[in-house]
Amino acid sequence: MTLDAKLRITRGSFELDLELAIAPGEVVALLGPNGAGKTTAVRALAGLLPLSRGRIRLDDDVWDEPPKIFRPADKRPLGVVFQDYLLFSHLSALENVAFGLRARGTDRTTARAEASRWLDTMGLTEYARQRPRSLSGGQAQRVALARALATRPELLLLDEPLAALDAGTTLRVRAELGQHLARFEGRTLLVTHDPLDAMVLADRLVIIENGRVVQDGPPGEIARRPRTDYVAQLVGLNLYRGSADGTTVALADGGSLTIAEPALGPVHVAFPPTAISLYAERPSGSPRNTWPVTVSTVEQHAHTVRVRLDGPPTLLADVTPAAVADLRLQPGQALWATLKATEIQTYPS
Ligand SMILES: Nc1ncnc2c1ncn2[C@@H]1O[C@H](COP(=O)(O)OP(=O)(O)OP(=O)(O)O)[C@@H](O)[C@H]1O
Repeated sequence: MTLDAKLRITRGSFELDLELAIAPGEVVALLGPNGAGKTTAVRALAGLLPLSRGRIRLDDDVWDEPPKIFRPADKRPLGVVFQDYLLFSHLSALENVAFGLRARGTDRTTARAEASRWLDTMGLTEYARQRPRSLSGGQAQRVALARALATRPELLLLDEPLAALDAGTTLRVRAELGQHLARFEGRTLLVTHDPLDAMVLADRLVIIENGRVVQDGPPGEIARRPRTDYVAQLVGLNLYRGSADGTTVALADGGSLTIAEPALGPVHVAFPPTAISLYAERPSGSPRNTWPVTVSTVEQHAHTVRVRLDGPPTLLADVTPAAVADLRLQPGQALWATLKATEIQTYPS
């Protein structure tokens, strides 16, 4: 049963016109610049904002179809995690998770037992009696996720679920969230500003600008062929899977990189296109990541030039127009790329 949504909403001069289909087990990331309509879309799916036109349905179960049908939030099989988690401050972690089940009619004993099981799954057994105030950001995030998943929702809405965490915690919580989403059999819509969250967690990206879809597809495909400047900036991230052994990461698609902090086992490594320097000759005394590349394409963006380079590893580099002129960049040209180990983000996958 695929969630099938045609979201048409008019708010003043803004119009959202978004079609979304999410299959069971699929994680779709909704991305867009400020004001693109992400919050409007989430609120419509959540039953907090009625559609102006269109419809939301799960198979023949219709949630919203103006003017006749509108099912309020608490009557939809939903789990929701918002950026600030919205945990009840006067309830313990256990009571917070049990609350969603109680609200859907589960008796008290069963709700508490189920809640306790979910807290175990999230590695929060010892925090069950604590109030949200005494939990860390990462723990509160897991309680919110447990509360959302405990009701076995058909649709899980995650609105900027990692935005409130500090950088160090985000890496770990993102990896954990990925594991929970991989096990979740319902449909997930993840709203995020962070391209890394989207690329790592989602099976498919839907990118909206001004209330309209500008691109839709698997992360790798969108990264290879961004169609707007916004999308190019968004997915302009060099991201690889690999296996770490100390400070060396062997990349799944060939090549290897030296990282600053030792790691072990499966990892993702990422760095921005601005971290790459390009040279005509092999530089001496340069950073430890130096490898030969061949220019594939050269694209002009607003203030920089994006160069696609074949490796291994293949990569994107953003260089200044001056560098393009100095190097006389053109497709087919052989160059050397360098990258400082400290510019590479590494996290477990
Ligand atoms: N209550 C409202 N009345 C009229 N217009 C609104 C209302 N709420 C939002 N809008 C407009 O709808 C548009 C989309 O807003 P929305 O909050 O959905 O965007 P967003 O993609 O979530 O942005 P952000 O990333 O900044 O949260 C904006 O142009 C906004 O000004």
